[in-house]
Order: sequence, then structure tokens, then C-alpha cells
Amino acid sequence: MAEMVEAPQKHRPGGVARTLITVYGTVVYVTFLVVFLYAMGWVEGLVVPHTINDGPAAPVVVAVVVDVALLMVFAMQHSVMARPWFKKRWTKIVPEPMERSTYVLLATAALALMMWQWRPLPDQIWHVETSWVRVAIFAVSLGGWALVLAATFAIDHFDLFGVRQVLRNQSGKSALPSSFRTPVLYRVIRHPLYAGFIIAFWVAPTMTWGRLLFAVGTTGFILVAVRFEEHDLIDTFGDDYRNYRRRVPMLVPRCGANPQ
Ligand SMILES: C[S@@+](CC[C@H](N)C(=O)[O-])C[C@H]1O[C@@H](n2cnc3c(N)ncnc32)[C@H](O)[C@@H]1O
Repeated sequence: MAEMVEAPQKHRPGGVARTLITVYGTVVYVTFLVVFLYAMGWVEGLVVPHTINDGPAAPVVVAVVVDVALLMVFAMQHSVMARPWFKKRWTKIVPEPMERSTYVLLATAALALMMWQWRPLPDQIWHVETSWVRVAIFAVSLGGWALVLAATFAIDHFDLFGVRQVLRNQSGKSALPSSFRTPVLYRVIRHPLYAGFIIAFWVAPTMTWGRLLFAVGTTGFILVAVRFEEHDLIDTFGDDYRNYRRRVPMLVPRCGANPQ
């Protein structure tokens, strides 16, 4: 049973402002989709002209420093802007219906900056030659991306990316309260979206040092982000989330356990 927690409603823009906010949220969402699709190709080395193994050549130490700095910008943006204390202060400056879209816009900018400025480390750690094995490995990796997408829809895709908030604002409705959900994926593990990213980043037919650095950095960030996120979820949903955490594993499903 989903528990509902009322979200406080602050600024209520009217007329033209509402329409502008809706346009803003829609443009941000479409921009995010384009950049995110590009990022899939960038990581996988498929379809797009510029991949994780391309870019300006740099000495190894410089490349590592630049890439770690880019990963940290990405991690800081996500970690700080997702916290309730930040949202509380931020919505004194930015109208509440725009808050999530602005988060998504800055997350998209951080991702685009990373792809643009990433310094390649193209030496290979492993490289699978056999073509059917390569295809099978790609399929698992793309399965990781599919899991990410499925998890966004299981939770609430349009709410996660700020679209629902601007559309509700357009029709004069207040923000939907946060709700605790355990749709099927979330009955197997607590963080299917993050698990999908980990699969997508690590399962690679060719692993270069650059991709490994990316996989290690993002996985480290996910493991830290989970702690902050769960702390906030416990603050919001209390014992419902505590009990859920006892019942359901974090990232790796339990063998033989039936999702309840
Ligand atoms: C990017 S999503 C990632 C969700 C989850 N960590 C995962 O990996 O599938 C982060 C948002 O999902 C929300 N969230 C995480 N688990 C949730 C649940 N079971 N029900 C509702 N919202 C949840 C968090 O509060 C946060 O706003």
C-alpha cells in the first residue's frame, strides 16, 4: 500500500508564467532525452561519432585528473541538488514547479560537459574477438540500459524528469505528494535503476582504461548516493521504508527468493 506524504505548495505562478514553465519543462525533458541517448552511444562505443575512447589526447596523469574532476562535478550536482535541505532553499529562488526540471537541466549539462571534455584512456584491458560473444555481451549491457528505463517507469518516469510537475502546474494543480512505491522490480531489489547502470557500464566486450575509470567512478558514486537516498526515504516514509529495507536486498537479488 503506497503511503502518501503531502508536499508543501509554495509559489503559484499564473497565466503566461505557467505556460513558460511548461515550455521550459518540456524543452528540458527533450534535451535530456537527446543527451541521454547520446550518452548510451558514448559509453557503449556504438552509433555516435564521439565515444568514451575519443577526445583530445592527454598524458595519463592529466587524463585521470580531468576525468575524475568531471565525475566529481557530475556526482556533486546529483548529490547536493537531490537533498531535501537543498530543495527547501532552492525553491525560495526557483518556483517549485520548475525545481525538478532545473535539477534535470543541470544534470544534463554535467553529463554533456563530461562527454565533451572527457580525456580518453583507450588502451584495452580486455577485448573479446568472437563476434557472437561480443553481441551477447552488448545485449546484456543494453539490458542494463533497458532496466534503467523500466525502473524510471516503475517509479514514475514523468515525475522523475520534472514533466508531471510542470503539467500539473499548467492546469493549476499542486505538486503530487511523494509516494512510496514497490512495483515489481522494486520487490526484487531496492535500487533497480542503479543496478541497471552498473550492468550497462561494466558489461563490455572491450574494456579500456577510460571506460574502467568511468565504471569505477560511477559505481562508487552510486554506492554513496544509495546511502543518502535511503536516509531521505527513511526520513519521509519512516518504518515503511525501514521494513522494506529489511525485506528487500539493495542491488543483488537473493537467489530463490520470491518477490512479495
Ligand atoms: C534516480 S531515482 C533512483 C531510484 C532507486 N534508487 C533505483 O535505483 O531504482 C531517485 C529517486 O527515486 C526515489 N525513490 C527511490 N526508491 C523509491 C521507492 N521505493 N518509492 C518511491 N520513490 C523512490 C528517491 O526518493 C529519489 O527521488
